[in-house]
Amino acid sequence: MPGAGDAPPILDFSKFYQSDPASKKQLVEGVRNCCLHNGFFQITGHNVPIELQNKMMDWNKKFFDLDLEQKSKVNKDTTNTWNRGYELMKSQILEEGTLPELKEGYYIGDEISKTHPYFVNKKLNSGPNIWPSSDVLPDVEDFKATSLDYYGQVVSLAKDILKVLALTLDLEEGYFEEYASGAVATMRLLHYPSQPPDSPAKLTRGIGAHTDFGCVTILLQDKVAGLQVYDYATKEWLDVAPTPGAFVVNLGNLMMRWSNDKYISNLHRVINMSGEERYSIPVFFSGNPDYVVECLPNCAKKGEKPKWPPITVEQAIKHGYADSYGRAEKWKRDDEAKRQGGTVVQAKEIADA
Ligand SMILES: O=C(O)CCC(=O)C(=O)O
Ligand SMILES: [Fe+2]
Repeated sequence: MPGAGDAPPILDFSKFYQSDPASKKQLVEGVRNCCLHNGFFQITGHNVPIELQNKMMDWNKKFFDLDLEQKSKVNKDTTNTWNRGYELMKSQILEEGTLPELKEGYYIGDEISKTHPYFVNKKLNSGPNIWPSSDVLPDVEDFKATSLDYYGQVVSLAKDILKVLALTLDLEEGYFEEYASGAVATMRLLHYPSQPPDSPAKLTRGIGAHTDFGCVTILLQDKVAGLQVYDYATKEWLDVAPTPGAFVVNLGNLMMRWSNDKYISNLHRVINMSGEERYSIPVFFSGNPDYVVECLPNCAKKGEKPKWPPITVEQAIKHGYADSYGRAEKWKRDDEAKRQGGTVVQAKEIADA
């Protein structure tokens, strides 16, 4: 059982697929403890083949190896409004007061056509993917096929994890089925360059301390470490060591709210001081955008009013996005204003101040 100061444990998810009730119960207990403790665990024994994980990670590297000019042709901010495509380095500040983040991204989701009701009604992150053209990436068909296969398999794993989460709350295994049908999920390929040795340590982040906005996140890490989870009991940052074949699973704000804050959506961050390039692939499972989330059974004490009013999945998640991008935009505007005024404040000066 995880305790104060313990890094997220590795749980064997194959127990969910086996018929032995005792080992399934053991898995459910392990997951419940993690949800109550810091909302993070790793899983092995899932059904996503390691070959597919590796192939997806190879594509992640190949995509970011393209020139900036080539990647900019699929820039999410200039090609669409539904959050697909390339995100420039330094586009986000998730931790207030730190510098724009040393990471670049590429967003992929379900291939939603322009006639689909989700696109027509401008639902959360819903529309066609934005793929590079074949003159930029000659093997783009394989990139597409691998990404969509990987995405589909991880989304299906998310639905199995939801079944286990239902059991951790003493609910029917199928409790989350309605919420999970027609679900929106977004996958993001991420590349974190190693931070320069002279960068201000207190202010430099690959991704600043944040909690995820959705219900559950399933993350694949490459071999380079850098992900850390906050431990409230010891006030320490714990490393989540990359484990071959394992997925890191964490709960997001939506699940915390839904469980009346019984389960934890925990702070985490990435700092890459390894001297090597780091790559990762989170898949954020948001759920059906129209589903109304209100306090789950067994989560409020008898006679006690739930802490949060009902909210749709879409409303809950959109709030979170607006904040983080707003901060990076403001930082850039302020920085530009300082330059115009002739005083360029170096990051190091800020750190030393
Ligand atoms: O890259 C990682 O390991 C973590 C990424 C993450 O926390 C996020 O994208 O929300
Ligand atoms: Fe995150």
